Amino acid sequence: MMRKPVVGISYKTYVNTVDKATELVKALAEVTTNEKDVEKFVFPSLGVIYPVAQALKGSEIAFGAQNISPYENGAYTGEVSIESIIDLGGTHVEIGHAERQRIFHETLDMIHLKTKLTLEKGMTPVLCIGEGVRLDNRAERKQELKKQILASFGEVNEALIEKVILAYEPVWAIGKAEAADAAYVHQTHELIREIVKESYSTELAESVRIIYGGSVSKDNVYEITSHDDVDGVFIGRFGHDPANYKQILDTVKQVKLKG
Ligand SMILES: O=C[C@H](O)COP(=O)(O)O
Repeated sequence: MMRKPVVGISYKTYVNTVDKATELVKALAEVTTNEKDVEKFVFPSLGVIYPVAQALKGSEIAFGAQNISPYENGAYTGEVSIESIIDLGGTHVEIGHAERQRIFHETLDMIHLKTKLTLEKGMTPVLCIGEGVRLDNRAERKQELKKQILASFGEVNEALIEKVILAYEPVWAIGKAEAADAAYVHQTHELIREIVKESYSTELAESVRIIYGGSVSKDNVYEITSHDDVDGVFIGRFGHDPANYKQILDTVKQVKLKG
């Protein structure tokens, strides 16, 4: 089955002013004019999501939130509601990033509620999964990822899950000079597809997009994406420069759409 390749980028909390954030996304929009073959999304720093939404209007780049409240609305001081993201025209929601789990103590229960809410609202969750330390033992790695996947979806209906993008981010490879080595990434993507097949269905396993994140750069993206089970990448720091972003995007197109 042909799965649409994906290139996402998160600005985490690196680019936080209106001028800088809009300048950056406009530059990304410029280098992706008329590019329709790859699904592209940006997660701006939450405080500048409104101007970024405005700046991306009419572009080929989707946007969304790096995090949302697990509850739609109500007495939840300090949270950002999915209602606002929808109202702004957002389509994607990042859920369960390693930094949210480690620094902000986000639990699998929270991740489940956010995933469920996002799917019920018809949006695309970019659900982050990944082991904390390198696990060379295949079975151990599979067990850990399976636990995270099953807990995140819980009782959510398989028909809804189809929309998800699974972002495999080995925690030990985030924010580093180098990504996880390609062989390890490829093997893990195979494992994740196996988990989806065994836990849900062959159909879902064949249609779900699984992307890799963790120190992706223009130099390692070719090798990382050179495997059928890798549907794209989730970029952090090395995509801040629009020229690098463009090179990463072009490489993904070259690798994934060559046929
Ligand atoms: O959200 C993106 C990932 O955490 C990767 O970030 P990084 O490329 O800066 O390691």
